[in-house]
Amino acid sequence: MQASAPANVPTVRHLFRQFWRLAKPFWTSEEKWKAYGLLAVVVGLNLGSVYMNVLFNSWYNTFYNTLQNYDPGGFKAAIVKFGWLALIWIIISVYRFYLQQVLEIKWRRWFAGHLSQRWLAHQGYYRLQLTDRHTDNPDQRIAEDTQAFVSTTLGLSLGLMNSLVTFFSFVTILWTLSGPLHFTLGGHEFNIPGYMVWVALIYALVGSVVTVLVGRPLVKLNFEQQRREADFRFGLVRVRENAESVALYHGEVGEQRTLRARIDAFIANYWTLVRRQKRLIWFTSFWGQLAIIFPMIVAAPRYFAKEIPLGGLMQINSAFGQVYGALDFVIGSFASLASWKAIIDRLVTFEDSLSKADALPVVRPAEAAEGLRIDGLNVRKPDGTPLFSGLQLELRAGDRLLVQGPSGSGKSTLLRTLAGIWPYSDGEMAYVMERGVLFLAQKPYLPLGTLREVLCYPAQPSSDDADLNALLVAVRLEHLVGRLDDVDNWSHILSLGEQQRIAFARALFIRPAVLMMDEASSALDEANEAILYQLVEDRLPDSIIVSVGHRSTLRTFHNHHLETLGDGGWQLA
Ligand SMILES: Nc1ncnc2c1ncn2[C@@H]1O[C@H](COP(=O)(O)OP(=O)(O)OP(=O)(O)O)[C@@H](O)[C@H]1O
Repeated sequence: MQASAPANVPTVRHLFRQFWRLAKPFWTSEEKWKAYGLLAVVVGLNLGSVYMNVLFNSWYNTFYNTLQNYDPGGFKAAIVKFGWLALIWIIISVYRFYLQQVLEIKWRRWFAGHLSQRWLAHQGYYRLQLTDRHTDNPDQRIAEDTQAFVSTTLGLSLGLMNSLVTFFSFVTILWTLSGPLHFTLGGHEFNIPGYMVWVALIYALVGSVVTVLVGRPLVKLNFEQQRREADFRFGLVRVRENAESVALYHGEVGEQRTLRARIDAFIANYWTLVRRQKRLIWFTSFWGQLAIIFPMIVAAPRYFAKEIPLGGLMQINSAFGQVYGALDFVIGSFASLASWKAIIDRLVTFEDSLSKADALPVVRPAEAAEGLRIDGLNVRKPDGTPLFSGLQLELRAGDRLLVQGPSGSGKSTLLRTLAGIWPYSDGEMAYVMERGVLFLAQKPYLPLGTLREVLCYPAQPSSDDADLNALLVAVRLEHLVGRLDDVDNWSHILSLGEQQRIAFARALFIRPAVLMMDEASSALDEANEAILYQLVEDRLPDSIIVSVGHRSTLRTFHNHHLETLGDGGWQLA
C-alpha cells in the first residue's frame, strides 16, 4: 500500500489517517473532555516553559552587563530575579511532566482496555486464529504497543510543538540581537543582516544532517535488537513450559545449542548497534562541544568592536543554543517518526485482523423449550471442505449421544459448532439453555487461583465446603479435600487425568442442561472412566450428553450413536 503511493504527501496523509483511526476512539470517548482539558493545560505549560526560556535569555543580558559595569546593586537585583524565574520554571517543569504523564496514563488505560475488550468481544481472541494466523502476539500489541503508541505520540507532538515555538521565538530574538555583518570579498562589499541567525541555521542543519546520516541505521538496529531478544526470551519460555518433555528427552544439549544460537544472534546485532552508537557519539560530542564556543567566536568581532556589550554576547550565545537545540530536535524527530509509523502499522494490522474476525458469520444455536434439535446442519473446514452435510438429529432430556469416527473427521468441530463458536457452518440448531451448556475439552482449562475457583469455573465459586469436598471425593480426588482455598498453578501440579476428573466434578457442580465432552476422559483408565460416566448418569439424569470418544467401552453409557463417514457423510444409530 505504502510502496504504491505516488509521492510522499499521500503517504504522510495515509499515516495520519491511520494514526487518527487509532486515536479517534479515545478522543471522542466519554473521557474526551477531561483529556482535552489536560492536553490544553499541558500545551499551556509547554508554551509557558518556552516563554520562561525567553525571559532567562533576556536575564543573561542584564546579568552580564551588571558584571561588566561593576554594578553590585544591579547584580543583587538580577540574582533575586533569577530566584523568581527559577522557582516558576521549576514549578512549570514538574507539572509539565506530571500532567503529561496523567494524560498518558488515562489514554493508555483507556486504549489498552478498549483493545483488550475488542479482542475479547465476539470471541475475537479465538476467531483471530481462524482468519489470520499471521497476527503475531496479540498480547504484545495490547500491552506494549498501546504504551509505545501513546507515549511516542505525546512525546513527539509536544516536543515538536515546543521546538517549533522555541525556534521561531529565538530566531526573532537572535535576528534582533545579531545585527548585520559587513565584509569585503574580492572587491565587493557584503552586508548580511541578522547573520547570527544564518550561522545558527547552518550550524544546526549541518549537525543534524550528519547525525541523521550516521544514526539512521540505529532505528532498524534497535528494532532488530528487540526482535532478537524476544526470540531468545521465547526460547527460554518454551523450555520452562515444556520442562517435563525436555527433561524426559534429556534435551539440554539441544536446548543449549538453540539458546546459544539466539544469544549469539542478539549479541551480534548488539555489537553493530554499539559500534554505530560509538561513531555517532564521536560526532555528537564534538559538535556539542563546538556549539558551546562557536557562537562566541562568531559574535566576538562585534563585541571587540564594542558594538555589543558582554550581556549582548551572552544573550546571543544562549539564543544560539536554543535555536540549535530546537532545530536539532525537529530534524532528529524524523528518525522517531519511523518507529512511530512502525507502531501504528502494527496496531492497525491488529485492528484489521480483529475486524476481519468480527466479519465472520456468527452461527449461534437458538434456545429451545426442551431437548436438542439439529436440522440440516452443514459444518465445513475453513477452506470449505465439508465435515458434516445436512445433519439431522433430535435428543430429549436424559439422552446420551456418542460421536465417533476417524481422527480429523470433524467430531470436535461438531461440538465447536454446537457451542456456537465455529463460524463455518449453517443450518438450524436449538437446545435448552436454562442452566447453560458446559463444554469439557480433552485438556481442561484450569484458571489461576484457588482450587475452589478452579472447581466451580466458569460459575461463581461456591462457599459450601462440604458440597465441594464431597464432589472431590466422588471423582476420586480425596487427596485434594481440605485444599479448597489453596492458590496454586493447578494445571502444572495435577496430572492430565486428575485435571479431567476436576472437569467432571465441575460438570456435577454446574449441572448444565447440555453437557458436551470432547475426549474428556481420554487420560483415564477404563475403570476410572466408567466411574465418572456412571456418576454423570446418576447425578445428571435429565441432562443431554454429547460425547466424543474413541473407546468402544463408552458405548455402554450412551443411547445414541453418531458415526462420521468422511466428506460430510454421517450415520446415526
Ligand atoms: N482452526 C482450524 N483451522 C483450520 N482447520 C481446522 C481448524 N480446526 C480444525 N481444523 C480441521 O478440521 C478437521 C476436523 O478437525 P477436528 O478437530 O474436528 O477432528 P476430530 O474428528 O475431532 O479429530 P481427532 O479425533 O483427531 O480429535 C481437521 O482436518 C482439522 O485439521
